[in-house]
Amino acid sequence: MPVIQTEELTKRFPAVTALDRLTIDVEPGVVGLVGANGAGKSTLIKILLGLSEATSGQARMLGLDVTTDGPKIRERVGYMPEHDCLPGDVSATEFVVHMARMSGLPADAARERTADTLRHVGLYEERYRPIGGYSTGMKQRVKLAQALVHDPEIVLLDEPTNGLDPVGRDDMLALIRRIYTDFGITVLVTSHLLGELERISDHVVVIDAGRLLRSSSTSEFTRTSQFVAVEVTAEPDTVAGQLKAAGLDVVRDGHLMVVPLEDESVYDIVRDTVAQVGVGLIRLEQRRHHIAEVFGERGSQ
Ligand SMILES: Nc1ncnc2c1ncn2[C@@H]1O[C@H](COP(=O)(O)OP(=O)(O)OP(=O)(O)O)[C@@H](O)[C@H]1O
Repeated sequence: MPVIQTEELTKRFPAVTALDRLTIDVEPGVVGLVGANGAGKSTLIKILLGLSEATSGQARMLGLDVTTDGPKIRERVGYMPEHDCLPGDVSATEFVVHMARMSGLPADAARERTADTLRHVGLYEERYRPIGGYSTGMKQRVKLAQALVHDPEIVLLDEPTNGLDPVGRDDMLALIRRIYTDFGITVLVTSHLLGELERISDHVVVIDAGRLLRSSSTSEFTRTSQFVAVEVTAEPDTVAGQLKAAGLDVVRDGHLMVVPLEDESVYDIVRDTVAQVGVGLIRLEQRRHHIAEVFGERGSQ
């Protein structure tokens, strides 16, 4: 059974549509939710947690409706927010025990689970020091610990590698993978870096401007996702618009346009579109198949 399901989920703010008829099914495992900044990742997480109301459409977690079953969902779900939200003057132990109690654990169980969880995230030695003196990586681990302490069935991790250096990033990614491998807790993890999610996810969901670009298993993704890079002499915006109108999922990457190569007809569509707009074609070439290509992250991983 899918653990997270959305159907035609839409969230409109006055100036922007953050989610646009998003339909996804998430099975147990590590699921990467990828999109550029502003793609709608945090909005989706907030709706799933009942912190924000959808404009239309449906969302369910663990089979429960997010609009009517909020309290039941929150008992069974952990959440690691994106931004720093930790009190600086208490220790990791005090804070995580408090969060465990908030989730309904009795005092003894809360202390026991806190010690176990802080050990798991690698903060055991420093657990009595005030959080204010922690490094960014340590703070991210405290946020992760409070999301896990009540032994949830799913955790939603919003940009957990934000602000970390390459070593800290690798450690955090390994930790996230183990949440599912060691404890069977399903993980929905967001990032704007596709390459890092490719490494740890069983399944990847890509969204762009609130729309679903792709949802498939990571192995399927890396095997089949081939892209064509298109470069034109002028008017790239017009060409991109026309390619989209022709049904292609164009993603802009600086002066390039990257188009999934669904089949050979893509070449014909690009050639005809460029001719119609009346500009020259500098480049039309097939790219390697890393999911990072979707948002042009080459060289950043
Ligand atoms: N409370 C709000 N009021 C108005 N617009 C909002 C609000 N929250 C988000 N948005 C807009 O909705 C869009 C999606 O934002 P969201 O935070 O979900 O993106 P994201 O993929 O999580 O990106 P980031 O990694 O930058 O947080 C953005 O254009 C954002 O400006």
